[in-house]
Order: sequence, then C-alpha cells, then structure tokens
Amino acid sequence: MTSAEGFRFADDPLSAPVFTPASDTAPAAVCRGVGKTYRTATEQVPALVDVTLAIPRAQVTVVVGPSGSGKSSLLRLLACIDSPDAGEVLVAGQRVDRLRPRARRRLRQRQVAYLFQRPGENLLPYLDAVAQVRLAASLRGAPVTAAAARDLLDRLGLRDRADHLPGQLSGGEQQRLAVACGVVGDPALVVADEPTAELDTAAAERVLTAMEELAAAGVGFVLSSHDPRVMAVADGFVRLDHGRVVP
Ligand SMILES: Nc1ncnc2c1ncn2[C@@H]1O[C@H](COP(=O)(O)OP(=O)(O)OP(=O)(O)O)[C@@H](O)[C@H]1O
Repeated sequence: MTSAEGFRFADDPLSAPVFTPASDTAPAAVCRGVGKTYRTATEQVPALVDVTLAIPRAQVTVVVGPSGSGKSSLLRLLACIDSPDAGEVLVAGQRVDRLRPRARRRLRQRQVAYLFQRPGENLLPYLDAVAQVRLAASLRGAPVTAAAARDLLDRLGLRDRADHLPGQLSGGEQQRLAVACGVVGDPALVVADEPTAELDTAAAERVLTAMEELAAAGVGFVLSSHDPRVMAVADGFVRLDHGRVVP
C-alpha cells in the first residue's frame, strides 16, 4: 500500500520494511508570529506571544519551559485542536488558522496524531492492538492490511501483544500501541504532551526509542516534557518562557 507522501507501507510485509522514508522535506509544522490569549470572566491570560518556529519532519522536537510557560497551549495549536488569535499555523503546508472547524478537523484527522499523557486515553478499550492500528489508519484515509499492522506492532516490540485488548497491556505497551496508531497512515506530525509522565524508566525508554526510530523514517514528533529521558532523544528544542520562544 502506498500513498502520495510520507510513509509507505510495504505491499509484502514479510519481505520489505514497514516504512520507507518520506520524500517530503517540508517542515511538519510552522508557526509564524503566533499569539494565544485565554479570556476568562475576570482576566486575559497571554499564553503564547509572537511565537515563530518550525517543527521539522524526521526529527524529535521537545518543547521545554517552566510550568505555565505555554507548552500545552503550543501543542494544542500544532495539533489543530485549538486556533491562534494572531499569526499563522501551518501543518503539512496548510494554513490551519484559516480553516473552518470542519476542514480543520479533516486536516487533523489526516495529518496529525495527538498522544495523551495517560496511555489508556489514547486507545479504545474494546479493540485489540491490530484493530486499533487498522482503525487509526482507516480514519486517516490510508487503510492497512492486518499483516502490515502486525509488522508495525512487531517493530514497536508488540508482536506478542497484537491480539490483546488495551486492558491486557501494561502502560508502556499501551503507549507504544498509541505511537503505532499515531504514525500509521502517513501523518506529518505526532504531538505528545508529556508522553512518559506515567511510565517507569524501562517503559519510557522503549516508548522513546520507538519514537526516535519512527521519526527517522520521516514523521515529525513534537513532545512536551520535563523528563530528562525525553531530553536525551531530542534532535531539537523549543524553549518557552512566559509564552515566548527564548534561546
Ligand atoms: N483554558 C484556559 N483558560 C485560562 N487560562 C489558561 C487556560 N489554559 C491555560 N491557561 C493559562 O495559560 C498559560 C499557559 O498554560 P499552558 O498549560 O500552556 O502551560 P504549560 O507550560 O503547559 O504548563 P504545565 O507545564 O504546568 O503543564 C498559563 O498561565 C495557564 O494558567
């Protein structure tokens, strides 16, 4: 199975790698002069101020900064969950800030995966691992065979867990399954807010190694974290302070 951009699934999963590198070298996402202010009944909170950055494909970018510096706000914009008040956000070359909600949802579905901190929240409790991966691919408009889904799970060290439900997996296994669902079907960007926060060291390392390997094949990962284990796999950093990018 192939698609016009990004990853390509092998036609014969037994004789070929699951992915071949993406040819598209444009950034996975770009922000130009982005501002985001939250308005409550009593105050206005400027969460992001004049943020300009690019999230490259084929790399792991880690967003760091003190609590309240705007990390989650930035990730929500990149994931097309939220819109900026000022500036431009592009995902896979498309201006997110100009899209109507329905078109934004479609872009999100096709080009972005968002991983929650709690592994279980990324998965449907009644589908086994193969079915989760196949569903994620179909929702992205790029269905895969069961064999291709198994290949991807194998690559993430989940070969023996392919027929298990999420409730039968450990937290680390669940998060690796979520990563599989995140990368299947050629998204430009995988966004993960503190993806290792709930994992012990061994589980976190396996998740991060999987992300590192899959990023090398072409997807752009952007993670927020305070975790030194995450810093260790970063190809690049975005540092935020009071909503601004700082050196
Ligand atoms: N829905 C909201 N309404 C009002 N203010 C908000 C809202 N969401 C976030 N904020 C404020 O915006 C600022 C940035 O918040 P954000 O969650 O992006 O920071 P963060 O760096 O992810 O913090 P943490 O590391 O603690 O998760 C903070 O001052 C926060 O209080």
